[in-house]
Amino acid sequence: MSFLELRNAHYTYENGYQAVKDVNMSFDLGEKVAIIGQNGAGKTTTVKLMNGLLKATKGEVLVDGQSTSSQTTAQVAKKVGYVFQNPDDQIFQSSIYKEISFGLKRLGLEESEITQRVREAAKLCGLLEHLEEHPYNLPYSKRKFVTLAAVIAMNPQVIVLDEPTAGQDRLSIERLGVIIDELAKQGKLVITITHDMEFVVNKFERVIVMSNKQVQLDSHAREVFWNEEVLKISDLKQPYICQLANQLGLRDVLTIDELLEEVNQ
Ligand SMILES: Nc1ncnc2c1ncn2[C@@H]1O[C@H](COP(=O)(O)OP(=O)(O)OP(=O)(O)O)[C@@H](O)[C@H]1O
Repeated sequence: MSFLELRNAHYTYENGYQAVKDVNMSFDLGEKVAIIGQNGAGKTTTVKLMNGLLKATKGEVLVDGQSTSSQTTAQVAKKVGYVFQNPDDQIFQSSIYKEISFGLKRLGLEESEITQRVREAAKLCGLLEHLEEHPYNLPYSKRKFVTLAAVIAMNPQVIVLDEPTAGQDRLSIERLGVIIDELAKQGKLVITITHDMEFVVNKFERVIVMSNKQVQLDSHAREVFWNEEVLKISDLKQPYICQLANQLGLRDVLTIDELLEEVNQ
């Protein structure tokens, strides 16, 4: 059985707007998965169903075999950590140490364990030398790493990232890639919503395309980025390398190495 499953999940907001319709997805621990799609496709609503912030209005969401509907948001969030798109929706403490340690203190952990977990998460996220600073002394891009570190320190089995590359420079995006790889290596399931097709093609093999409240395709990045029909329906563009290959009359290319190999043949 998969660790995380959405079974015919629907979600209708209180104002009557249906944002997610009959979504089926299943994920195993250790996977890295990207969810892509235009604004309003239902991506954020879907991941909020995963971590119990929202409960399916029809269908079922199962985490570790248990339906989220029979659990509190706090219980689900222990297993599925969610890093908000905007760090300022999450940050509320006066130092980075306090921000990362907040959830750990609420778990009632020993001070030594809290310090160790904070330092490990801060190290992975490049924040070790900033622990005593006020989060708002750091630029937006670094504040995004503060919220990521706070979730990592809680050690959930699943980490969901909502638009992690938005507002990040190239080096930060590289760091993000390293962090995602490390988390997956540790056996965590990492699910990322993103509009950044270059990031997807560089970092994720499994890609889920959502449009119009539903899943259009759940497949390997190669199948997704060379499926003209799905890209058209979902109003998505190919990554640059695929666009270049297309212009050269080539197909199914996903990396620069593959492109060079094709060109040199
Ligand atoms: N609290 C809410 N009440 C009513 N409608 C909402 C609410 N939150 C989101 N929606 C609507 O649900 C639809 C899907 O939103 P959602 O945020 O899930 O899409 P998304 O694919 O994540 O888009 P984006 O990339 O813009 O975040 C949108 O049309 C949005 O306006």
